[in-house]
Amino acid sequence: MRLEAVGRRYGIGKPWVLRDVDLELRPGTLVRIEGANSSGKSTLLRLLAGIDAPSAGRITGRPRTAYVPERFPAALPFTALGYLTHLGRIHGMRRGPAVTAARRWLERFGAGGLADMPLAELSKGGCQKVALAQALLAGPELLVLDEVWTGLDRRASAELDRAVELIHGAGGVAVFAHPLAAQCRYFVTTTVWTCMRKTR
Ligand SMILES: Nc1ncnc2c1ncn2[C@@H]1O[C@H](COP(=O)(O)OP(=O)(O)OP(=O)(O)O)[C@@H](O)[C@H]1O
Repeated sequence: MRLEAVGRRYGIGKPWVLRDVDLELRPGTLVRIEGANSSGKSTLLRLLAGIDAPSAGRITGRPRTAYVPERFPAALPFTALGYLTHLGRIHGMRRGPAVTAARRWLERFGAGGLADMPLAELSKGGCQKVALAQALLAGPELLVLDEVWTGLDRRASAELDRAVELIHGAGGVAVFAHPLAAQCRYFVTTTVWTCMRKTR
């Protein structure tokens, strides 16, 4: 996947949040995004995930992508299991395997007991686990994580580490913003902050 001269601003005449970002994500890469508050980390992650479009430049070669936002929009009329099953179906899974995979991911994050709870009633941590499960359900080639380790319990955090390592080992790409750089155990293979500094 390649970003060429990518820029993003939120309205014509508004200041550029990102400008002239060139980045190549090769298979088997882990990328940690660093940057000060409001430097544009989430903006860049949304562009990588494909849920937002650049105002300038171009992005090519996006693989099968999954995204976990900093805040999961939980006000949806589903139970956790119902939501995950629907997403599995959207990804082309049959209903039975989708239910099985959804339950398995909830269990792995220590959230098996949340399966039948309405999303709107989940705690912040519960929502985060459902958000991670939805991202990992269909085996993404590119996993985009926006500050998701913060607040995760030890078990879920270790499970997420394992999932990232598996994607990496299979030649996939994980890109994540991680505010606690000193605690981050991954090697930084590309630092995007150098690109971001161009925006100031
Ligand atoms: N949808 C939006 N509409 C208008 N401005 C936005 C929007 N999203 C982000 N911004 C602005 O873009 C700038 C960068 O925001 P962004 O959330 O990408 O930064 P960040 O580095 O992730 O910040 P933080 O570390 O605080 O999470 C900020 O000034 C923010 O107000």
